[in-house]
Amino acid sequence: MIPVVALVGRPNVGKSTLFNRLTKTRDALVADFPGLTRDRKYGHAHYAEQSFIVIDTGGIDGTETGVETHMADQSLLAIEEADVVLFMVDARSGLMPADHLITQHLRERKKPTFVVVNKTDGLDPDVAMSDFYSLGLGDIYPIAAAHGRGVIRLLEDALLPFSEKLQIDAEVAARSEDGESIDENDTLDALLTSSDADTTSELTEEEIEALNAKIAAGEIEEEEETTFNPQTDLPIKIAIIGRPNVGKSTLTNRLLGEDRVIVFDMPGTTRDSIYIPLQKDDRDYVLIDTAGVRKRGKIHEAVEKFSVIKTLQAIEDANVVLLVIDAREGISDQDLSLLGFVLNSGRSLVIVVNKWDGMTQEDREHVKDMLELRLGFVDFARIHFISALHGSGVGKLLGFVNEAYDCSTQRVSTAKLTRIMQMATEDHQPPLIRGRRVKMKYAHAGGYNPPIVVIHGNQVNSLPDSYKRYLMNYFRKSLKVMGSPIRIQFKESENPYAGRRNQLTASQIRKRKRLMSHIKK
Ligand SMILES: Nc1nc2c(ncn2[C@@H]2O[C@H](COP(=O)(O)OP(=O)(O)OP(=O)(O)O)[C@@H](O)[C@H]2O)c(=O)[nH]1
Ligand SMILES: Nc1nc2c(ncn2[C@@H]2O[C@H](COP(=O)(O)OP(=O)(O)OP(=O)(O)O)[C@@H](O)[C@H]2O)c(=O)[nH]1
Repeated sequence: MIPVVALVGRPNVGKSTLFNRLTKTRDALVADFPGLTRDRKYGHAHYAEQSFIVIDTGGIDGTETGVETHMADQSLLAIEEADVVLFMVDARSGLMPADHLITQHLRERKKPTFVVVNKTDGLDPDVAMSDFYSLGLGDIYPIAAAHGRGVIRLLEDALLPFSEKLQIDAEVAARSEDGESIDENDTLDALLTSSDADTTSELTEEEIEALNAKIAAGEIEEEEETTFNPQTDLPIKIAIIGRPNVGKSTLTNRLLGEDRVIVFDMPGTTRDSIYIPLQKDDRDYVLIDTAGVRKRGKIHEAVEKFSVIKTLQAIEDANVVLLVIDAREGISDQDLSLLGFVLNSGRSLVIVVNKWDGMTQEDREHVKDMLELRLGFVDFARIHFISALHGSGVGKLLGFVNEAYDCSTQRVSTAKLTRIMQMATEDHQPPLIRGRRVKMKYAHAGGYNPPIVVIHGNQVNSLPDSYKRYLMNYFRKSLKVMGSPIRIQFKESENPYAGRRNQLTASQIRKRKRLMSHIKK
C-alpha cells in the first residue's frame, strides 16, 4: 500500500516549503473535512518511481494549552496514520522547548522517525546538526528545503523500506566500489518528476525507420502478444469513496446483493478500508469500502468518521474509483477535493450521483446544471444517477466500471500509437520553438491504468500545454478511451539524466550498506 509520510514540527521550520518541493505544488490539495479541526494539506508525490502521500500537519508550538490537547486533535492522528514521520527542526533557531514536547510524543507513538534539520544553507552542517542529537531520535538529516539540498538522501532512506527500486539501487550502489558526487538539485527534480512510466530504451534511427516502413505498409497490429492480460487475469479493484453519509455503505451492500451482510465494526485502525470480493457475470471484482469505522477510541472520537488517508490509499490501490456524491447536498468543496485526488492518481473514474430517488423534476434539473458547471472539466468520466437505497441505476454501474477498466488497460502496439501520433501531427502541426519545428519521432505505451503514451522526439518537452492537450484528446478519441484519463509523457531523444541514477557519494554508499543489512535482518 502506498506509504504515508507526515511532516511534523513547530511553526515556521519549513514544513510547507518541503511539502511544496515534494509534491511539486500542483499536487497539493487542502482537505477540509468535518471532524478535522484544522486544515491539513495532503499531497501526492513520487520519488524514483515510488509514490507516496505527504501530510503537512501545521505547526505545533507548545504554547497551546498543553501540547497534548493540540496534538490530540490533528497532529497525533496524522502521526498515527503515517508510516514515516519527518520531524522537522530549524537549524537557525536551534533546539526549542516545543521540539522536546514533540519528541516525547513521537517516542510514545513508536513510528519510524527521521529528524530533519532544515535551513542549513550557509551553515556548517555538522555544527547545525550538533544541537539536535540530544533529542535521541537517531539519525539526523541536514537539509535546505528551500534549495533542495539533502532531500535526496532523506527520501532515499525514508522510502527505502517501501520501494523495491530503491532497494535494488542500494544494493547496486553497495556493490560498486567508489561513487562520485552528483549534481543534487538537477537529480532531485528529475527523481521527483519521474513516474512509473516504463523506461524502455530508446529506439535507434534504424529502428525508427523500420517502424515507419511497417506503418507505411499498413502493418499496424492491434495488440501486442503478452503472456499476462490484466483484463482477464486480475480482479478489478473498485474504491467506493465519498464524503460521510453519501451512501457508500448502502451502495456496497446493494452491489453485493441483499443476502450479503457486512460487518462494519471490523477491527483495525482508522486507515484500514475493507476489501470485499465480488463475482458478477464471470468477472471478478474487489470492492474497497472506505465507509467510516465507528470505533470508540480516546484519540479520535471527533475525527473517526472520515479519514482522508484511508480514502487516498483506497484510490491508490484501486483500478476504478466510484466517487459517490449526494444529489441532495449538491457538489461541495469536499467532493471537489476528493475529485482532485482521483484526478492526481490517474485512476479510472465513474461519478455516481446517489439519492436520486424522491427528487422533483425541478430539483433534478438543478442538480444536473450544477454538475455541468462544476464537473464539466472532467471530460473523461461518466456521470451516473442512482438510488443505492432502492437499487435503481445500480445494475448498470458495473458495466461502466468494466468499460473504464478495459479502456485503461488496453494494450496498444508501438506501431499503432506511432501512427496515431503521426495523424495528429498531420492534422495539426506542432508549433515552431526557437525557430525549429518540434520533431516527434515515435510513440509507445509506457504503462496502464492510466494508459501512458510516451512520445520521443526533439524539443518535445518545450511543447506548449495547448498542444499537449490537443495530443491527449487526439489519443483519447483514436483509442476510444472512456472512463479513464490518458497521460502523455515526453522524452527528449537525449536524456541528460540517463545513467546518473546510481552515482552516489562514498558516504551515501556506506549508509546504503548499513541500511541494506538492516533491512535484510
Ligand atoms: N534559509 C532557509 N529558509 C527556509 C528554508 N526552508 C524554509 N525557509 C523559510 O522559513 C520560513 C517558514 O517556512 P514554511 O515552509 O512556511 O514553514 P512551516 O513549517 O510550514 O510553517 P507553518 O505553516 O507556520 O507551520 C519561510 O520564510 C521560508 O522561506 C531553507 O531551507 N533555508
Ligand atoms: N433517500 C436515499 N437515502 C439513501 C440512499 N443511499 C443511502 N441513503 C441513506 O443515507 C444515509 C447514509 O448512508 P450510508 O450508506 O451509511 O453512507 P456512507 O457514505 O457509508 O456513510 P459513512 O459511513 O459515514 O461514510 C443512510 O441513512 C442511508 O439510508 C439513497 O439512494 N436514497
